[in-house]
Amino acid sequence: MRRFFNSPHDEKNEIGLPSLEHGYEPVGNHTGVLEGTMVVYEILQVSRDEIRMPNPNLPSIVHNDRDIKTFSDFIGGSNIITKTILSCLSTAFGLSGEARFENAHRNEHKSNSALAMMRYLPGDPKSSKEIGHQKHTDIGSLTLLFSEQWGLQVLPPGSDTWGFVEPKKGHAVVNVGDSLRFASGHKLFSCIHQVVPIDNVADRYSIAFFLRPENHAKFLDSQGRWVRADQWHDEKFDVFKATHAEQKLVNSMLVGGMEG
Ligand SMILES: O=C(O)CCC(=O)C(=O)O
Ligand SMILES: [Fe+2]
Repeated sequence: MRRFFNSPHDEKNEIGLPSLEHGYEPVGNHTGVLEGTMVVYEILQVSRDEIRMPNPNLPSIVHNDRDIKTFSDFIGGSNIITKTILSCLSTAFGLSGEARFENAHRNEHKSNSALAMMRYLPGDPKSSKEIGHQKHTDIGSLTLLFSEQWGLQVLPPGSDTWGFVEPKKGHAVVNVGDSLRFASGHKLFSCIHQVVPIDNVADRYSIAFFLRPENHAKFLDSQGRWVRADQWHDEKFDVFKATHAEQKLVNSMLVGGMEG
């Protein structure tokens, strides 16, 4: 990751962002935590569908057998872990057959599932206008999140106080996202979270695997509409990119209909 992010901009940006869940995005593409700010993270995403291609479209700096195997193994392993969790949840919900959550996440069906590698630039929350990762819920079903550094905060349901999530070696954070909330008939809660700068010296690195449903899966969203999984994904990405003023109008979408 360090090797990639420390490379020159043009090399990182060689393929740009061919789709919302695959490619490179430089700092400043999304709205930040404070009013009028933009986030200061850059992100390399590798889509689960793309990495299965014989010659995946990747920037040359990571287009080699070793890096492709690392991405592929990580995505494959994370896919198994998140689908195993889904299967346990289906059993806990007493679901059977097609209604089981994992059955809307079949491997051979196209989805927006992706690996995301993020680097946050350091920033002082008191003086910097460009900090963190705005409050949101994740789009997909489950997120497997790894970071060895502080910065992630969650807003527990019904609470107005943010709490830090302690980074623990050998542990991952698992977030429920909007798609699983909707698929569970809104019984599971999407986790409202954000990232704030902790110190103004070190870069912060995090890695996420976003398990998202098959593109054709349908569910009742927070506004009572029947939406396809890929439609919810694309619409919510537009919200991530909106300005704070615009976001107020669509705030409920940003947090998947959860209050906060
Ligand atoms: O960097 C993190 O710890 C969280 C990132 C995140 O919430 C996201 O990419 O959806
Ligand atoms: Fe997130």
